[in-house]
Amino acid sequence: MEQEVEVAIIGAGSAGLYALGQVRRKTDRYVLIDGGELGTTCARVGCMPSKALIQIAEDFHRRTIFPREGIEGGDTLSVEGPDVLEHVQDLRDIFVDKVLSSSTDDMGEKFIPEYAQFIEPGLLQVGERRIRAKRIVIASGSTPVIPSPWKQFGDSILTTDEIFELEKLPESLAVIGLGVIGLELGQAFHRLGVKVTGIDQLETIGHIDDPDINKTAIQILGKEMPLWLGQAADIEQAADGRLRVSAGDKSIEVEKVLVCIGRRPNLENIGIENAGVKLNAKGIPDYNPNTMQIEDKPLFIAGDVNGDRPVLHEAADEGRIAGINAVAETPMAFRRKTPLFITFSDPNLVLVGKTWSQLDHENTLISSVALGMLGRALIMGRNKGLLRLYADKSTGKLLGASMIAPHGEHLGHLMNWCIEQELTVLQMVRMPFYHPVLEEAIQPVLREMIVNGGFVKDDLPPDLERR
Ligand SMILES: Cc1cc2nc3c(=O)[nH]c(=O)nc-3n(C[C@H](O)[C@H](O)[C@H](O)COP(=O)(O)OP(=O)(O)OC[C@H]3O[C@@H](n4cnc5c(N)ncnc54)[C@H](O)[C@@H]3O)c2cc1C
Ligand SMILES: NC(=O)c1ccc[n+]([C@@H]2O[C@H](COP(=O)([O-])OP(=O)(O)OC[C@H]3O[C@@H](n4cnc5c(N)ncnc54)[C@H](O)[C@@H]3O)[C@@H](O)[C@H]2O)c1
Repeated sequence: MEQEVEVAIIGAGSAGLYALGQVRRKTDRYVLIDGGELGTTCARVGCMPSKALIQIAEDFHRRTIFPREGIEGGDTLSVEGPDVLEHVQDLRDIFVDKVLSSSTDDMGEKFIPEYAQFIEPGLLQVGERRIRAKRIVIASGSTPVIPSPWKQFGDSILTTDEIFELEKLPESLAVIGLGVIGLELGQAFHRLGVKVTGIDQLETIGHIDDPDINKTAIQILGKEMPLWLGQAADIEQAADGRLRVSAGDKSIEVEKVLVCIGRRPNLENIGIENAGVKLNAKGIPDYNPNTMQIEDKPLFIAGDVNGDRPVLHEAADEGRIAGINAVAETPMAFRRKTPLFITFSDPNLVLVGKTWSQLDHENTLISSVALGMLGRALIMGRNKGLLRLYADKSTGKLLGASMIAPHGEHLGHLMNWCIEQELTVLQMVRMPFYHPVLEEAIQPVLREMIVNGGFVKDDLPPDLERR
């Protein structure tokens, strides 16, 4: 059986569902295809269950500051692992149900619960049937990478596809890969009483390329749990079902290993080789990030599958752009937003706008502040971190920020929105800063940049603007 449609969307994850929202405004001749578990990676095994676990871990960790604040009895608190995991699963189920009830649940035959594979350009095999589509949106997401030799260790090896299904906390856990997932989940499990060892082949963690921020992050996070950096990890079977994990001359026996060494785009399983496109050196079709169109074909690629900005708000934007263009006469180009990446470790790691390695250092002003003496952070018992801003030397416009900071998620948004508005450091310092708030950390950095950049010519305070 062959069915003809205007648009086929491969993948009912976040990018696919956002594309669907745009496509269905213009045509009812579409299908959404997904043969995997529904509910989106974000809600099922990603953003949401990870943040639920982190919240519980932070709440429990807070007891370590109680004695300093004069609160007694903190040491009698304990974690009931199965209850913690059940609470995470309950929250996860709420988020998944919310997605399903507003998407695939009531789509009837327009939703096909099968995997799609290209047979030839424009033609998909979907279970028993064939779908011929004038335009196709590829939004098939990504899958955790596990090196083949590690697959023999079965259930002892976990990825984020399995870890939220656990019924009890492991006694010990090696976390291989200290990118975003490794730092977030490694710290959370450690704070819940699991003996965690973090390992990364690089000397940097969480994609932080600013050397001072990276050094500070390693110092702060490494005080809580051991971080083995600079050597790739290897795994061997040990006695009693345990695993021996080694990196360089270090080695440890653990109950479980969390492998978080990146995610691979789901392109092979959609038969991309039959889609009539060329793959670039990264194994991804060349596409325009402003239209999401692949070459000049009636094909659009959105979300984690293109490997570019694998975070939720970008998957949403890319899905919308792909959806709009899949039903447009000619593709429209959209401005992409200033990059923002947050690792929800405590303190948060945040990258905004241009990163260290993207800067033209000759023409960039760089100033930073250590957060040890920041009033509000001290009161919160969270006075650890380093915040650094980058601005253009000639115009004074903010270019980027990098930080390890308490509640850095909010400071990161603030800095991102300043870049979006093309604000200069002088305009920024003239905004109100309430007292005592974490945002006050930014003031001395801005003032230093204003002086170093020579942006005020008189001896009046730069914070005040003459009428
Ligand atoms: C542990 C973890 C924590 C995260 N935390 C955050 C966070 O805090 N903030 C943030 O912004 N981002 C976070 N992310 C990233 C975010 O979840 C992703 O960027 C986002 O979910 C990607 O959406 P997507 O639509 O591209 O992919 P997905 O939601 O994975 O959707 C892809 C869909 O395609 C389907 N599919 C695959 N192959 C086929 C095929 N051949 N035919 C049909 N269907 C197919 C799959 O079944 C799947 O349903 C996290 C990710 C992980 C793993
Ligand atoms: N807060 C968020 O926005 C959030 C949270 C979690 C995940 N995510 C998304 O999920 C994606 C995948 O996350 P991830 O943490 O799996 O990947 P990642 O790319 O962030 O980090 C992988 C790390 O593994 C290391 N590595 C690779 N092979 C290794 C080996 N053999 N031994 C030791 N280290 C090794 C790499 O050096 C790298 O630091 C991220 O790109 C991110 O966008 C986002």
